[in-house]
Amino acid sequence: MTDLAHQIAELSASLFRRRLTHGRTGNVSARTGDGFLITPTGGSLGAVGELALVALTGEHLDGPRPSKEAFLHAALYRARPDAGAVVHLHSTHAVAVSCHDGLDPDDVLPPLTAYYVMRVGRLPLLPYHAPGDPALGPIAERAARTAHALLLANHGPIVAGADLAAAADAIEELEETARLWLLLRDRPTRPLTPDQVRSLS
Ligand SMILES: O=C(O)[C@@H](O)C(=O)COP(=O)(O)O
Ligand SMILES: [Zn+2]
Repeated sequence: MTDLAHQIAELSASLFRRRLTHGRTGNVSARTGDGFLITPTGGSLGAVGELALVALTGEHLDGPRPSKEAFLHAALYRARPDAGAVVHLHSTHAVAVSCHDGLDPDDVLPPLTAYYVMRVGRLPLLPYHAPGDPALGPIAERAARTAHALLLANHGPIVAGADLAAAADAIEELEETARLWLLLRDRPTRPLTPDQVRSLS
């Protein structure tokens, strides 16, 4: 196993152990010279073995059958040349938020904390598509040009980062902020002001 493949397996196992995704859900990838390495379809992130190599076009180049969301990972890499890794999870609180009615599709969660603003920022909601539906590719690619974290309606988050650690940091912060938002829903809350948000970027 290459060093990068080892890092993907380690991160996947850590996310699974901490119940940030469950069963056979979620997928993790990291950019290589000629595309990206991605977890195979139908496996548990708790036990990642061989990885698939996929081109930025979404074409399967080598290894086991890639995640059915490889086309989405490819869309994020194309939209964000600085992205070195992409993580998709079914983390409970973010999925719960993705099922809410009346969300702002341009930015789902308010800026509750500075850390959320620094790690996630804006969070667009993408319309529901069945898992693996390639019709979501162009929609995700457009949205990812201006946001590195996206929430798939009635599904879960997908986040790009400079590397695996940055993508993991961001998706974990998204999950914790979704949890806070759900905890605070029945109470008057005071998010950061636009000035406070601006001062962090
Ligand atoms: O929700 C789904 O089915 C996929 O988005 C998913 O999380 C796991 O699919 P694979 O990566 O193809 O196993
Ligand atoms: Zn999924």
